[in-house]
Amino acid sequence: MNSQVVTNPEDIARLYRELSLFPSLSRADVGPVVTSQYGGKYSNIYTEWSQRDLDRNENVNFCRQYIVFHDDKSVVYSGASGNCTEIKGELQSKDSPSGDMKAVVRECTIKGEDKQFLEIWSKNIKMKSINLTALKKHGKVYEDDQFGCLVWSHSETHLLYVAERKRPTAKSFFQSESPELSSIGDEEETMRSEEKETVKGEQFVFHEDWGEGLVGKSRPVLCVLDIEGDNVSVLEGVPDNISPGQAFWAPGDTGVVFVGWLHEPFRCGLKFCPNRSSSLYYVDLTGGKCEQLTSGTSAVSSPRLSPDQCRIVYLECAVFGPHMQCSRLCMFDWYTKKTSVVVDVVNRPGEDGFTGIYSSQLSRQCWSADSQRVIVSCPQRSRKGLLMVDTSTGIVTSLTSKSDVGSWCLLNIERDLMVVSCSSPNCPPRLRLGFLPPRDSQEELVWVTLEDSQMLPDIDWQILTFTPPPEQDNSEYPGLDFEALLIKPKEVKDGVKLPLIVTPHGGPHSVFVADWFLYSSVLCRMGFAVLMVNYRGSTGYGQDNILSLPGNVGTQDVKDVQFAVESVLKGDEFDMQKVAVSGGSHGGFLACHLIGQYPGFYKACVSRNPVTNLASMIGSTDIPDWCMVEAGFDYTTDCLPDPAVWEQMLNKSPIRYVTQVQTPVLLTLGEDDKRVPSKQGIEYYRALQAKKVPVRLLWYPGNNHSLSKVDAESDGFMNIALWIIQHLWK
Ligand SMILES: CC(=O)N[C@@H](C)C(=O)N[C@@H](C)C(=O)O
Repeated sequence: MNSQVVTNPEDIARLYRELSLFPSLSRADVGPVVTSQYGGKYSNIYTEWSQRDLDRNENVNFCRQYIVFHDDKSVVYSGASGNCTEIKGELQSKDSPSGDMKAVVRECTIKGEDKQFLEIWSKNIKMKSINLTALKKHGKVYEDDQFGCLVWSHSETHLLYVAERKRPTAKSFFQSESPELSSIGDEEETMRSEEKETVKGEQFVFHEDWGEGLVGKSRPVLCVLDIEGDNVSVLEGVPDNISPGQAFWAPGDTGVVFVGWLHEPFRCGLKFCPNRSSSLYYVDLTGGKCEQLTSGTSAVSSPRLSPDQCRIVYLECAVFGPHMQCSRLCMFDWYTKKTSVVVDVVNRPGEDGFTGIYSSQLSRQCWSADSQRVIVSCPQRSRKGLLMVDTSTGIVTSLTSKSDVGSWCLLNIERDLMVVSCSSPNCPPRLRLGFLPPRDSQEELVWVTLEDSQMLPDIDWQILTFTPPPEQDNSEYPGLDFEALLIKPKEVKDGVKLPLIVTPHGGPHSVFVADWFLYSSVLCRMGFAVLMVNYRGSTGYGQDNILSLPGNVGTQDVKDVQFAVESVLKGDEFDMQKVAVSGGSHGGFLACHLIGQYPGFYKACVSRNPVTNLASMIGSTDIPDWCMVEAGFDYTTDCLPDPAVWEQMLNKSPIRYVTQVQTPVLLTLGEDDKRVPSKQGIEYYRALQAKKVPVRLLWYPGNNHSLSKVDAESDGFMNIALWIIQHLWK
């Protein structure tokens, strides 16, 4: 049979190199309004991007600024001001509200030692450079999205950030003491006091951290720099049983509002799991009194203060249960202290098409200038759109429903000027701007492109909808449908049938939105079609859809994927003899299930850090609750191993079907994966070796669950492509 697939490794590497050049947007800040000498108003837009540098083997971050002339309702003129500049050593940075100053947390190596500095810049001068490492008030500054922040007080006199709590230096009982010092100078005095702070016998004490992607982050503390006095203080009053983060200054700078995650009796991994017991807190700066603002019976995240400083919106979901659920958008009134639900959980989407809020993170700024509306970007079925929520009525309006673009992401909104990144499977990220029309106005939203990107006209994509056959309907949650994204070459030569790569997502409660995907676009350029399946249980389709899966993993999700594949193969575009399956994590669980439950159907399988045995994973993962919940059981932190539960976990796992596997398997494992420890993949690897099924294992040191370091990602791609080619054309 004819084929149009690129099989030469050099050509594949060239395609990968070409498409990996497209950068992604990570941040946009809108500066203050400036009036020019001719009366025109303009603002500066600062953007940060990230791009793979294959030659340097790292992701490079760079910034670019733009100037936008506007009349407060529309963009009059916009353009880039200058070229891109690479950002080096900056962990965090933030302009002050007036735009007069900039704060930077910088990490650098001096004489072989890592140091962290907090810098204050004003105009063209670095006014201060405070050596945080030397101050020893706390450990390393947090730069992550989960806890980290760098926030100017409204008065611009103080900065708030999060760092690891200071730990006394631990030393051995057998380490010799420094000799007695007779007359002591400053340096000796410091050594003396440091010595006093050392503890013996604590060198090897285990410090639990917050798991995958947050390794080493254990006891965060809130820190404040008094800029004038050069003084850093660690805030007191935060309860001992919580880890604070996502902090900001309360109205009037009287204190700090933050999210506190309960870390007792132990920490469960937070990445992809916003369902962890947490509350909003307020700590008063003068008395150190700490007040809990929310009930403490739920999981909260992303508090955002309105421009009039009267209300805080935040996201809320249930504790435990599915790791990602439909969120509530809640609002706390600062003055009445009342909490209200603005947008509730959507169990089944209604006529208006709104499917609920699926996000664990609101954009840095999300409020309209009138403090009445909130903009949320989140999946709605297989697209990601921008939703406008009226906080007084709870009415949700889509700002992007009429667009063909697959994915819209709000980077920022300031004085109603929205800065967004938008992309599709055939279009890498673009930077756009648009003014949010006033409330109740009929004005159309007009988008202006600030930074365009090259469209790839040879890539075709569509969203397919599937209704499971009656025997696969879920009796508890009947009538649910699901979708898949089909990405394929636009031009197919006469007589050519496309090979198909089936990709179920991980989670399982996540979703593929019609975004730009590097792997899929290169595979498509090589001549493959890629089917990315959003089986029932995915986010973006209503809470019932999510709830339909726990207890049914290994059956409902597996059958949905197989149904989607067989439905697609009914057309005559695809080569039934050339179907491969590839997935990561829970997607790897599904890939392994599919080759076990449909022996010989898939001619090649690729599995990244797959879950292969829920029963053996529960004792080693950072999210033990996940194993029980997905197997259909409630989880409590004090539950003990129960043979009946373990039996179910084993029975729902791919390892149960390994004796039926005929498909050659490529396993890609990250040595430092805390989520699905590499032993899961190794367990499966050994079972396949014992059964003499062709298997190859790639081991990536220094990589965690995502295998996203530049060399692991590019090497992984080449090996995946070549494995599939090798076994599809055997
Ligand atoms: C909640 C979670 O991390 N589940 C994993 C088993 C998983 O499937 N992760 C996905 C999101 C991944 O692609 O890594």
